[in-house]
Amino acid sequence: MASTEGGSTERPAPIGPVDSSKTPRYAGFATFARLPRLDQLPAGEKADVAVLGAPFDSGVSYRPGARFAPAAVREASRLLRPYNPGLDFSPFEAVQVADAGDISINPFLLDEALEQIEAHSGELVGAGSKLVTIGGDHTIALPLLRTMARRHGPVALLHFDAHLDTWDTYFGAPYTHGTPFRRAFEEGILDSSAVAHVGTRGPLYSKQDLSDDQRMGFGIVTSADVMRQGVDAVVQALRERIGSRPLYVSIDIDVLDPAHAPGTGTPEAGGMTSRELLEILRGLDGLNLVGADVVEVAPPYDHAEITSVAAAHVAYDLVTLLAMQGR
Ligand SMILES: N=C(N)NCCCC(=O)O
Ligand SMILES: [Zn+2]
Ligand SMILES: [Zn+2]
Repeated sequence: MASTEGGSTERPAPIGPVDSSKTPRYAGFATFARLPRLDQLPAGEKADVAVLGAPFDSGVSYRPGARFAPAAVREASRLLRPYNPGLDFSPFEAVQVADAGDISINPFLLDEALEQIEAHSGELVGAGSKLVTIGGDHTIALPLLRTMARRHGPVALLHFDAHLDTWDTYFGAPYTHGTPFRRAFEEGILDSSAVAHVGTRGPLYSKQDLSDDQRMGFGIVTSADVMRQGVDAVVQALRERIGSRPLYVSIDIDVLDPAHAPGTGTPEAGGMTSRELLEILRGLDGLNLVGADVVEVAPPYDHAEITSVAAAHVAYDLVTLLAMQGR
């Protein structure tokens, strides 16, 4: 319950991460940013922002491995510090951020997997948490968007990805990591006046992929546009498109160049740098962000934790943006 002036419902101060000046950051169990687990909060206390794992990769068309991402991103998040200078904010002091653990997801029955993700995310959102979900392959964005729409109505979407992910089916299957946003469009859970891809590039099946995508309302800022126009111009264009609508941000780590994110399932050359991605995200400060995901990290293909570290930093900025909205 929110604290009321002079009332007796004052919430306790947020529990922050393990203090790395007292317990070395390589010691102990890995939670995201060394934050408390949700079940370690005082009874009845909610997480204002929860980091949730969705280990699942049964929807991939190429390299598997994203099922290992939540664990790998938690490990790679040990070095995150509590003050975020890029946004001039200390998220873990301002609100209660917690690690909500992993959803138990059926790796064999896809329909059940989608239901489990929708149910679990719905429960947390119903309890008042804003979610940053670590996938998992991109299939997981569909049940997460369903949860968002149940709470907020159709949401605006910024989709950072090398790929459109508005394809129709693979091998006749409608629910895959290349199709979540077409399904979301068909289900009416996106606000089609405010949806955009950022960072797309690479070969398509045919030119019709682009016309289909446009018909669903998507705007496109390609990876080359980011390079030519620069981060500030891109941020301004995105902000104008989104306005004050409830906004969901879905980040496929393959939006980064394979040099910045080698550990992913469907890598495409010519991508953004992690610096560009982080700066664009920071430019979304003040928008009505309601939730986010970071997907498609495939640790078996990673080297020196390059991809997991990038994903941890991306998740940290998303957590900060949500925390800046207050308790
Ligand atoms: N969502 C990701 N990462 N990739 C989709 C690629 C689908 C394809 O194989 O054409
Ligand atoms: Zn992708
Ligand atoms: Zn994707």
